[in-house]
Amino acid sequence: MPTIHSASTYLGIDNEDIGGGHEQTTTTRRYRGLLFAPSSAAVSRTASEQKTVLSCLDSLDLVLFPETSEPSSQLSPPISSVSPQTRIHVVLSHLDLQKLCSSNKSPQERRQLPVLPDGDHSLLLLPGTQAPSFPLRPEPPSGDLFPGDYTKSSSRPPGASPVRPISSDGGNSRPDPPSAASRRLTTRRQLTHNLAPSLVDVPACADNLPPADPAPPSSTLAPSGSDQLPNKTNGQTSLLDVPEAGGGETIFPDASPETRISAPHNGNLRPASPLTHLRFGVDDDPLSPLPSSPPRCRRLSPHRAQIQPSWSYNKASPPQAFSGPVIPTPRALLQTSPVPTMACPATLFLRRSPRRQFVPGAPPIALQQAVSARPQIKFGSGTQLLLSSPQPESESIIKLVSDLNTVKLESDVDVVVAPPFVYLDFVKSSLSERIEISAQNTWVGKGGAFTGEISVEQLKDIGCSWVILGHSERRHIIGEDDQFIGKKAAYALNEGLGVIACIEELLEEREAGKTFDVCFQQLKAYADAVPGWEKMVIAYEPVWAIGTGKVTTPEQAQEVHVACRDWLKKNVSAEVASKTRIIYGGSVNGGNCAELAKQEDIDGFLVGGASLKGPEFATIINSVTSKKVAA
Ligand SMILES: O=C[C@H](O)COP(=O)(O)O
Repeated sequence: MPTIHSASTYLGIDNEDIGGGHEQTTTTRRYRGLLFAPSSAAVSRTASEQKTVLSCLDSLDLVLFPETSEPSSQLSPPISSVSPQTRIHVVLSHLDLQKLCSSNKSPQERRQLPVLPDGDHSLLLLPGTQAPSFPLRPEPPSGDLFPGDYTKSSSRPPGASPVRPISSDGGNSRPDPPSAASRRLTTRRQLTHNLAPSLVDVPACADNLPPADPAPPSSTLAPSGSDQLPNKTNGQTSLLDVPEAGGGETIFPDASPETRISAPHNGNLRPASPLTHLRFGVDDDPLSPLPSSPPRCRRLSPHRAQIQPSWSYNKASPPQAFSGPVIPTPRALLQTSPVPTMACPATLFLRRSPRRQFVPGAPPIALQQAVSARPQIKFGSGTQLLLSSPQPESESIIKLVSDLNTVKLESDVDVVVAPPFVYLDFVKSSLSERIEISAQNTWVGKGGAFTGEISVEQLKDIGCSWVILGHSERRHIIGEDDQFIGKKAAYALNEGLGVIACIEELLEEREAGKTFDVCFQQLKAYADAVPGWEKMVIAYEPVWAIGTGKVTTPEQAQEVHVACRDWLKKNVSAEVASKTRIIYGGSVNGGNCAELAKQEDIDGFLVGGASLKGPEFATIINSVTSKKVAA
């Protein structure tokens, strides 16, 4: 039994889903159809932009072009450019088409809209829309046009009679009055796919929609019921009537994929029936769950959602909701509303192409990794620590983990990887146990109701053994101060985590000769707060060297490292000064790591970008040298 989707699942709205930039492919990921808003459909796009949009459209089952206040020939990209595989529904108003056909455009332009690519296409007319009463081409091929069908009749049912164009002057004269036949837009095709179209009213959302314009003078209306559609069967295509008035629900238990439902229409301006919503869809498709917050979509229930129209109609036809709840039954459901405020679809003609599989791609990965070297206790003073913390955009987390697992690590090197929170668990479970994991931040105290924060307890719960604190981005972008960071370090250490405690000076501070003062002040904040130094690693990362390619010279780095060690000796203890690993971070790479590692007080690295390249990262890891601990 076919599964059924709601229209809101099926359709994206272009403004949100194909607008540009990184969102350009959202439609193809989340939806199978796309509704072009006039503001976007009529916009001028560069050739490159059109190419991108077309590549998105090509993967869709359905594209809806709306009516616009501008000549639809300005639709961009041109409809004729869309792949024949894409089911195209053209939503155009009578006025729009009239304007198009009567304007002084080249024959090619005039043909643009009616001439769709070969293939199965269909026509969807929405409120304010009706079949044109004039030919769509100056010289339509005889027998090749049907009322309301703007496409070539490539699949006309056997026995169906071609309809003679009402006007044959190319639409340059005043069009003849629309005929009942043209308004009915009876289907001329056999629907072949498994979509059971339906019309459903949702009175609850009527108050969410703009009020209708006053009813037009009766003289402008066709006689009520003049285009009532009788129940009838045309080959395998059923045609069902919508009750003209009143609320309630009409169920068509025999509706099938070949069913077509049409609402009564009161002439060419306003439907008689106060249908407010148009719905169709298929349900229970695990591949396409209802979006939690579809663009401009209002969730009515777990299986019902409503999309507000993003196009506008002429004043005589107020906007209506175009919504798509799930109809989890094979029967079509039609309901009219007692609220006579909304225009209704004149005709709904839906089809569905074979389902495409939605295969979510691997998410973009931002993995921060840290590697540290194991303290060399046997040397008495020498420890190594190698840390890396990049934020890659393009590397896959799987590849990164795989690369790390293949790096041959020397036995005296501690390696710590610090991915973003959301990847911690995966990385922990994927990495060799030889490599530890670190968080990039943590909450300042015991966990509780601190929405959005990650507690030390939670980190420990997933096997995280380190946390980076005081990174320059936390200080200078997020605004954490020395004392706050010190408290974090204290809590993490008390709970058994290791702390990679960053210290760093800004460029202006270095240029003002304040490097030592800034670093000592930050060291003091740690020293004032932490209960011990056994699991503390100091990471000196001059802000001006992070991610800039401006690495400090080995001598500059050594100068700060030895000064910090001296500060620890004077202000904490000689033992702490000797045993505490002080690592360097800031544009470390495979080319400069060896010289930096030779410095007596550089015990390892905190590596960003270079750690994303497996071989280079291995070089950095193995460049770290053990240092002796003072007796
Ligand atoms: O978090 C990363 C470190 O701050 C260093 O980054 P980097 O090696 O890209 O300069």
